[in-house]
Amino acid sequence: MSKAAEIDIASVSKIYGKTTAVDSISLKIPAGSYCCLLGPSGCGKTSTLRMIAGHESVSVGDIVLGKSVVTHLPPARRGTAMMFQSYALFPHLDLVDNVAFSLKMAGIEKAERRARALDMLKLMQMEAYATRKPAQLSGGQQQRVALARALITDPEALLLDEPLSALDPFLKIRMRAELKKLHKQLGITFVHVTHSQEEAMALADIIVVMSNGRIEQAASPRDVFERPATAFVARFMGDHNVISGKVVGCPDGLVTFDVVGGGTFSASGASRPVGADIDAAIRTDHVRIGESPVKGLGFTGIVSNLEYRGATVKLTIEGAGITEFTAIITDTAFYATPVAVGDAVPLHWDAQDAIILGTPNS
Ligand SMILES: Nc1ncnc2c1ncn2[C@@H]1O[C@H](COP(=O)(O)OP(=O)(O)OP(=O)(O)O)[C@@H](O)[C@H]1O
Repeated sequence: MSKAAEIDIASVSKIYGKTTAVDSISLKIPAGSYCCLLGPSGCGKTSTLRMIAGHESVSVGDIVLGKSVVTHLPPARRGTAMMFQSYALFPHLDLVDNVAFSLKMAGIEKAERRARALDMLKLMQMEAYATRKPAQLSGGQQQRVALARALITDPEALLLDEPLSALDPFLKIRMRAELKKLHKQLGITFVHVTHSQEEAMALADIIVVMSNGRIEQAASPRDVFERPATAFVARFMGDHNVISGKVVGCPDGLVTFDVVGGGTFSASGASRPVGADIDAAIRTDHVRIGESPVKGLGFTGIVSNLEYRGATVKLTIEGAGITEFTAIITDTAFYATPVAVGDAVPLHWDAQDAIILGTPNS
């Protein structure tokens, strides 16, 4: 198996009655990539996946797989395979018959379909369990069978709806590694729906962050984390402070803005009109404490909470019109000059660590 298809989602919307679940999104998922659709509950990621699979009709727009427009094709004729969140295994069938099911539907004779199902079970290292029923398996084993069942159709793209959500935390991490390995081995396009930013960061070549039926950003995990496009992405990915203000000027390639009732800050980014409302993101782990702040690139605030995390310490600070500013510093830096709740601490950061965020789709 080495065929992989690009998936082109062209101005696609999904409208259920009065709800627009997916709002005119366009996205090209390169052939052979691992793409994670990431976002909070209700953002439209499952609807998007189901439209790619053909389990949900497309209200507006087109889905193109490789060179074929598949918008109106039934799931079995698209060249995609879907693994459902609940695995949806048939309880009364043994593993071979579960895996062979779609071949049976396709009219393939028994000996061939059983042989192919056994090959798939082998690929997933489950051949020793071939005669068991799904209830006689652990969660991780059931997942492997569900994967074998999806892959037996030799798809160009594998679609995974929250594939790890039913597993305990330990198994989740193990199966995450197995999915990554399987993706490499098969070389086909994977599209994986998740609400876990950690899972998406660990697996994806491309993370598509969705909110309210729209795409906020589609980029590599590193780009999404280092250069979040919008305040939503910065907040959702975590580890960023988002501060909001009004632009007062754009000197020297920096945008200077006032936080309402608070300080004046500067951040890197394209110039914006004076008076515009903007958001800026500052990485929590790039904040330093203890040195006097450079104008616009720090402030002195009061520590409102401290959390010891082992290798790092998380400080929550209030000041300059910002109610909850987070600084994550190494335990070494913290214990060199410890501070306590109620202390005033000077914070600062470098200009390149404060970035101006865009509005959605800007
Ligand atoms: N069959 C349906 N009929 C009506 N509304 C629906 C239907 N399916 C989904 N919706 C609505 O569409 C929106 C997007 O749902 P969708 O399941 O795509 O989101 P999601 O991001 O996958 O959420 P979750 O992580 O909770 O599964 C939600 O507001 C949801 O209530």
